[in-house]
Amino acid sequence: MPQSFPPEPEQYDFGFDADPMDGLDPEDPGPDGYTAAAVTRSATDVTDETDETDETDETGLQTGPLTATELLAELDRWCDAGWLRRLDVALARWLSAELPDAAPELLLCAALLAQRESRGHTCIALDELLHQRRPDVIARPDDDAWLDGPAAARAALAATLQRLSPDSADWLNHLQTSAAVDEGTAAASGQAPLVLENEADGARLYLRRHWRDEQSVAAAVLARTETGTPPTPRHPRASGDPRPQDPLPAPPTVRHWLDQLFGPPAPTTDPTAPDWQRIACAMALLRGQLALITGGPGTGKTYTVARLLALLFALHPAPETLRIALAAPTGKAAARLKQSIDQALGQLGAALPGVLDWALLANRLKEALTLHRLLGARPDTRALRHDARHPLDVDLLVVDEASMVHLEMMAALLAALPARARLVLLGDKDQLASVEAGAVLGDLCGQAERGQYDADSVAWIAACTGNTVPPALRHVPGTPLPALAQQTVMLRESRRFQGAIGELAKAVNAGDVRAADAVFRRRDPAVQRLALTEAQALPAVLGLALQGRDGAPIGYDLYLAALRQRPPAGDAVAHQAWVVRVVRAFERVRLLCALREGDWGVTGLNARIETHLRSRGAIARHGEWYAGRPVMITRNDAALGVYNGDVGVALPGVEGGASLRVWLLEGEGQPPRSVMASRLAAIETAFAMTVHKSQGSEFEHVALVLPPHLNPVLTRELVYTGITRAKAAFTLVAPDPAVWAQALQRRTRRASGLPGLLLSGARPPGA
Ligand SMILES: Nc1ncnc2c1ncn2[C@@H]1O[C@H](COP(=O)(O)OP(=O)(O)OP(=O)(O)O)[C@@H](O)[C@H]1O
Repeated sequence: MPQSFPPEPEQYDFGFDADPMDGLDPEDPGPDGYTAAAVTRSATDVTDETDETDETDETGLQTGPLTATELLAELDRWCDAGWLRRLDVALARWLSAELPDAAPELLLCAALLAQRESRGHTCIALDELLHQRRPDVIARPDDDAWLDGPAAARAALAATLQRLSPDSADWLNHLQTSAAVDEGTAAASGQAPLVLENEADGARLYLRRHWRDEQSVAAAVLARTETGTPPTPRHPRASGDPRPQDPLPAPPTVRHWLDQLFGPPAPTTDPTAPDWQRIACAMALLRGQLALITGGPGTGKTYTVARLLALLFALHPAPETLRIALAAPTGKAAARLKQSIDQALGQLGAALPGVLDWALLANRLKEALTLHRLLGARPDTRALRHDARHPLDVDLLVVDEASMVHLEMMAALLAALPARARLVLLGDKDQLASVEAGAVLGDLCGQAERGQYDADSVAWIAACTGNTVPPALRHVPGTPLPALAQQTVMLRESRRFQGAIGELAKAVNAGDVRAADAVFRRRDPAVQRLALTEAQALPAVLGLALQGRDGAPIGYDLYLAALRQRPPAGDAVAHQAWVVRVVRAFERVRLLCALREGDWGVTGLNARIETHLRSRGAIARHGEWYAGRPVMITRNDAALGVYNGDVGVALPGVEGGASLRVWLLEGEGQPPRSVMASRLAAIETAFAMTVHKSQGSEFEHVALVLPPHLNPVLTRELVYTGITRAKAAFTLVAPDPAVWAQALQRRTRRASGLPGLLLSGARPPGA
């Protein structure tokens, strides 16, 4: 048995462009370096042992203890059944080849860990795995299945677990004694592919990369709280430069500015309700290095942050030197952030001329970047230009749509941010977590609803805003204080969704099926459910996509009409205006699917729409491309400047001709950008897209298509995210009401050690 594993080579890197939900290529190197080559090697290395302990019960099922060889064969069967990916089994086989006496318990953990990782979990909890042993275990509605399959998959896992040790201490021992697993202080310096955390709340097994990222996010976040104690520093601090103690402005000054920037409260506002927007600004000042502002759609996160920028600018001793960066996970979200902030500052400048140097503030705001660009992703390497040794040159960084930031990205961002810089994270903690592993914003904002403001914060809020924090949201002295409570403000009132869409989103977020159904029954034109049988639904989706529906006549026909109004070749001005019109018309509506594959998924619906458009003569395909093809980029390409999630439309250039370019809209007032269609390798047609991919985008009309059968991806968060993409109209297509109801009952629970690590930084009672 090797005593240690080789150092983690570069190819083991999980690139930021990796997109596990989209299905990994089995031939690609996996998360921690196991490859198809490793599978082949291990398959030939593992000899066909005769099983001395073979036992069967009266039904012929194997009942004796399982050997490693049998376990691997079982994993292959699960793979053949589609319950595991080949890559998952490859990790187990690679470990078995490297460590021929590896216990089957370890190999099973490894395969399941890889599989769970592809579902966004950063680790597996041993207790939860062993709980799957009971064959009678009834899946809780919020239980994410361990194998990608029906009841038979659950039964197969239970049967396999029954043939392994029943004692969790044995499992722990197998992991702790394996050269493939590092634990405790050895984890920071070791090179084993897996890391075990055995804490009071249970044992968790990680792929090394996720463990490292989780540790560094927790350490960096806690270092940014005034009161938090960083966890045992198994990793160096995010960035070494000293933190300044910015003198706090006097509360009357803060109040003066907040009163100016927010103006008098609207007459409709309840004067006794706290104004969380002002409170968010006041708390961001008080807890300088980290502010978490969370809230549902339209609660005014951007409205608030624009005022926070103005406030910080007004109070800064040398505002002309302030370096402000704006960023978001996708290009579209970044452009939207910049546009909203520019608009808000423009309105403020018009309302408050001369109180601030608005032009200088606008000048300090550079374009909003994707996080990839901000951190300096480069075409030929996964190393980023900015890291702890080459920190970002910023004093204040605002990141929007933070729920989409995955663990690895958050770790990279925090590492590259100078300790003295302020970080403001904006996002909706209830939205779907990132496609990639981690649910960082959800973990950081885990206690947001409860407030837990301590006496200092309550006094500061009162002095700066005149607001009284309700007793229920104050910290009770003598109880532990969550580490990030003073850093977090939740905006609680939606300013955009006062109507049916807002009510539906609220009911869904609460998992209240009856309240959600009541909204549909009201027959508000903004929210409708198409009552269709399974057979009727798919043809109806086509009509819905093209023409919209009664009360919401917004469909792709509008974009097809714009497409037909092509200007004469050579007129550059008219061409640019046409491109913008076509892309904007396309962006008004979107079919959102829960699934990728199949008739009810993205691929099936896109094919259905394309076939129909072709039969109508609306598009003329040349291979996969045609003028008007809407596409979504599915992999970052820094060289081309396109990023995962960007959407554009393929159109001819100004001179016409057959060659197509994909045109992407930039911010307001900027000319569209284009890339040769033939240079884009990772794209997919975008009439329909997954809810996951729609995060950070909004459309006037959203049609959410749920399949007629329950599927593990159908969760409350998915439905909530889909609904809240709709600005004016939402249509639900869910042929089986039971599927809809069950989806609302299921919550996404991502295994993660981050809440525990943050808890370790909580202020103890009495401190
Ligand atoms: N205090 C307020 N007074 C008046 N209008 C407001 C206020 N807060 C927000 N709004 C308006 O409500 C709308 C939604 O605000 P905003 O876009 O800031 O919300 P958000 O939380 O950033 O939304 P999302 O991230 O979902 O797009 C905007 O039109 C904004 O101008």
